[in-house]
Amino acid sequence: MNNKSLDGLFKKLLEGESIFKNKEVLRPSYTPDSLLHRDEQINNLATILVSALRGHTPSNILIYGKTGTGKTASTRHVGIELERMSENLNVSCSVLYINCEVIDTQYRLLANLARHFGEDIPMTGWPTDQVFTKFKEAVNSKEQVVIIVLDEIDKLVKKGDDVLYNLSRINIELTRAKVSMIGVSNDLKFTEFLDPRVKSSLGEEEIIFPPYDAEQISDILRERAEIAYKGDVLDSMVIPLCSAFAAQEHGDARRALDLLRVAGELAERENKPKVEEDHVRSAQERIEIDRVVEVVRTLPTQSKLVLYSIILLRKNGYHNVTTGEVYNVYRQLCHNIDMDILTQRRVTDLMSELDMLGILNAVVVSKGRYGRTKEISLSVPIDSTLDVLLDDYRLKPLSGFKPVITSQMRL
Ligand SMILES: Nc1ncnc2c1ncn2[C@@H]1O[C@H](COP(=O)(O)OP(=O)(O)OP(=O)(O)O)[C@@H](O)[C@H]1O
Repeated sequence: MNNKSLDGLFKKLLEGESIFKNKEVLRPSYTPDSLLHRDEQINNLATILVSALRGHTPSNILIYGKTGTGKTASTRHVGIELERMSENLNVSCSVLYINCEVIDTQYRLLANLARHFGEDIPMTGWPTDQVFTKFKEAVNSKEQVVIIVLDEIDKLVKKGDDVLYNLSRINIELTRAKVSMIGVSNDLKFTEFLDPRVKSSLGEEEIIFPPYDAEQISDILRERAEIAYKGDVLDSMVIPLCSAFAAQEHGDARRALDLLRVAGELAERENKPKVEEDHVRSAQERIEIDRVVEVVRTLPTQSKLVLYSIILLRKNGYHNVTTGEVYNVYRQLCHNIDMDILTQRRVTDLMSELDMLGILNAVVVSKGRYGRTKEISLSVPIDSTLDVLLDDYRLKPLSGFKPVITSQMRL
């Protein structure tokens, strides 16, 4: 392309008027000013944390709820208000927010906390105890209340709970400062892996964030659409449909906001002046494909082989397949690329995991006197899943593989 033809490139794209007023407010990074339908949870949090403003140690709190139920947004909101109020009252109180998915080791967590109080800690190399001591000294250098929010705390616990044990006992050794913790998680069962002492200390108070229903999601979307879109560009069915889809998906506000944004982007790409119902349906499909692609890409190779076996069966006309049929094809695949062949039992476990991830659907069916078996069907779009699987260099040689399918007894 020469310069001349490039001249008009952006001009043409800019000519179409945007239907968005401010698209950024639909992104997950945006923190809304008000949080609808979360008064009870926000009040509970505030009631516990108010002790900090009196110079006392607030109880530790565990916050549970499925993804997209406003846990992070509400906790941040209360944290900001608490800090603002403490400034007004001249009380030293700070809320430190840590995302344990990013900061996922004990060392990095402690180093991060210590650095917040001005300590110079190297990225690696010190014994963890030494970093903890530095943090303790730094916090205790003045009278203050420090609240540590550990978002996605389950990710940290997977690597051991020593740090939580130490933090939960830290107040015994502090003379001037007071520390409390808020753990946030969407995994309701993660405390099962905790040392009982940590479990009871961390869970002094528990706050549950229930899923939103379709009505509540509609309210959230309407408020956000007001600032995100220009007036009158949303067809009347757009918000109800986004809410219905998101409510099916366990009441996830993040998914609803994504749908509302992607639907608008699709309308804009088609140069349409309005977002229609169809754009929401296409957005739903696209988001689902993106999710699947992400999940499939990160599967272990053996699971990918199991999934590829099911897809090959499907391509050969088998829609509901049995574990035995899958195992048969799986063995041929492993043999072909020289991979270890797992036992049928193990392969069945891998299929249960794929079921939990929403990639396939397994139902137990009775085969009369032949006992029971699982019937497996795919819950994901075949072509995009296949592309991701064959993107893996270990599976690439299996592209176009023709399995020998032995017809088993089918009722
Ligand atoms: N009550 C609400 N009012 C307005 N926006 C909300 C509300 N609840 C959630 N949101 C929005 O939905 C998105 C997801 O919320 P948030 O990150 O707080 O969920 P979460 O429960 O922490 O999810 P996860 O467990 O996946 O981290 C954010 O963009 C947030 O702004």
